[in-house]
Amino acid sequence: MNIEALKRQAAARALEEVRDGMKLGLGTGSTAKHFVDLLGEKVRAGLNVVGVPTSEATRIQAEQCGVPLTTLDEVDRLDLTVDGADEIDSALNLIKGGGGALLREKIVAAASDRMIVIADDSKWVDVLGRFPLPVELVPFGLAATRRAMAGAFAETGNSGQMVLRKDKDGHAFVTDGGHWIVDAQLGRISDAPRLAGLLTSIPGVAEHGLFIGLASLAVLAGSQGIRVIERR
Ligand SMILES: O=C[C@H](O)[C@H](O)[C@H](O)COP(=O)(O)O
Repeated sequence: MNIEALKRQAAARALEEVRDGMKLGLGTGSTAKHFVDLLGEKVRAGLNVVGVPTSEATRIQAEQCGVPLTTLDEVDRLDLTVDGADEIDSALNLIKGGGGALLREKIVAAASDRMIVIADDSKWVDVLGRFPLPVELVPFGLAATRRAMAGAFAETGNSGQMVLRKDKDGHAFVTDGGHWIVDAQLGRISDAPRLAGLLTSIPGVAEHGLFIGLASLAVLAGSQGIRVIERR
């Protein structure tokens, strides 16, 4: 089975958790796109939900699919967020932000009672870090922020190159929030929860792609079928 079919299977399984009347966080990326697409089919068939998109790309897709949208200024809490990930470990800690949407994704996930992460099973890892860790930065003071990040890496026993993400024209990639992204090639991240805390405390870091303790359920689709894993 091809990888898009696996992503769609994971999205379809997550859709089974959606109930009428729910307020939903809508993730970003190629896997979340399947979820929004399938959700749109249900909405057109009469399901009553409202969504908060985690990126401009998802907002546009959801509007095209007919999913009613709201904002975190208009609703208090969300019932459920469904989103993809770049890596998932056995504690359901995640690396996210490969598509650059990590800041809004984390705000939305943190405002949700539950987060379900959906993926093909190639995203499942023993240790986070083979996928470069995206860190979203305020452009002002970039070099100082990078030095502080290097300090946080050293303090947690991590090291690796930091690469400013570029767009297809070779300019700095700009997020929906107007920030830049540095991808840290750490290989194997030691003590991800502590590193997450240290990165959060650096002035100039708008957000980082370590999602610690946010996902409550993972739905992984592979050639052997679907695995549903609950956070211990
Ligand atoms: O910024 C992007 C998001 O964190 C995505 O959820 C993540 O990159 C996974 O995307 P995909 O489902 O396309 O692999």
